Amino acid sequence: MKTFAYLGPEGTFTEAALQRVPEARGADHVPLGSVITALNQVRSGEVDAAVVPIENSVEGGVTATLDAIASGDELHIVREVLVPISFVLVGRPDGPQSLPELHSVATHTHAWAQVRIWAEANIPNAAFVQAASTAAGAHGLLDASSTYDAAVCAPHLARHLGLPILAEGIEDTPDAVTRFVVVAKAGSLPEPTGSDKTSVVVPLPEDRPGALGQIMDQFSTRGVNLTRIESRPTGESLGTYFFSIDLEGHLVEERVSAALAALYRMIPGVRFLGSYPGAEHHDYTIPEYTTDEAYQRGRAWVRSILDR
Ligand SMILES: O=C(O)C(=O)Cc1ccccc1
Repeated sequence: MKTFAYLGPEGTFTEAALQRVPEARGADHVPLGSVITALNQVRSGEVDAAVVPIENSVEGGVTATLDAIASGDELHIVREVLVPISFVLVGRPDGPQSLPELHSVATHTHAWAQVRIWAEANIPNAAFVQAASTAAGAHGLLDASSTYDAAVCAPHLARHLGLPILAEGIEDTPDAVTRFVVVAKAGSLPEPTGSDKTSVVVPLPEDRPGALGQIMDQFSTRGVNLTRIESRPTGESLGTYFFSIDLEGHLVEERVSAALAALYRMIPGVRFLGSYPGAEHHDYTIPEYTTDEAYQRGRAWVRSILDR
């Protein structure tokens, strides 16, 4: 039986993402305490795959995930999953129940970032207590050893744990969506579906004027559309960065493989993070001169000259 790890405990948004993964039906689901532990268990072979959050439509990239897959033994993203996010505020069964009485609220940093405006207006006396996940914060309310007054978590978990709901729909942005990815050991790629994404990590060469422009040119001249680009510090020294990039297309497509091969010639440290089906089926249009047939036509023409 396959084993899928996820950022736990039970009741996280990551677990909700895992429940939407078709390959994980009937598999063993293993809740773990952090994204890094989940990814390392994939690397060591303790689990077959891990589901981790990677990007939020409001807050942007989940840096712990972006950084953990950018280095260390190579991992591949094999699927992405979108989950709509809504939050409730829950209290201790035996604790303060009115908003002005709350002095501390535990949750995941990404959840707090998405309710910040609501919290400022409605619970200005409450300090943020960082929890490893929204569910870890909520479970803690049932534990006598924790001291905070409330937690921000998913509505279904609040109901499941029977915690008093002090406020509902507290997200600052309705319709927020988080993108999760299923990560496995680097291996054979999922088949192309015609609506795929490819992720790469590109270290930015230092002291090379125009380096970012040159990287972008490799994509634009081949009609490759980017869906996300983020810079992250490498952690080595101030001013050294890598770019985390998602693009439309699969490595089996000529324009994608040509762009990545050109990038590799420029920057051998480039890291391939997978080609996988996009969560939203989206028939992207590409310039006619970048189709596989166009590449083959170009090569056949050159060959006809060389073969004369
Ligand atoms: O803490 C959770 O429940 C998670 O799965 C991480 C997270 C937190 C906030 C929004 C989306 C995902």
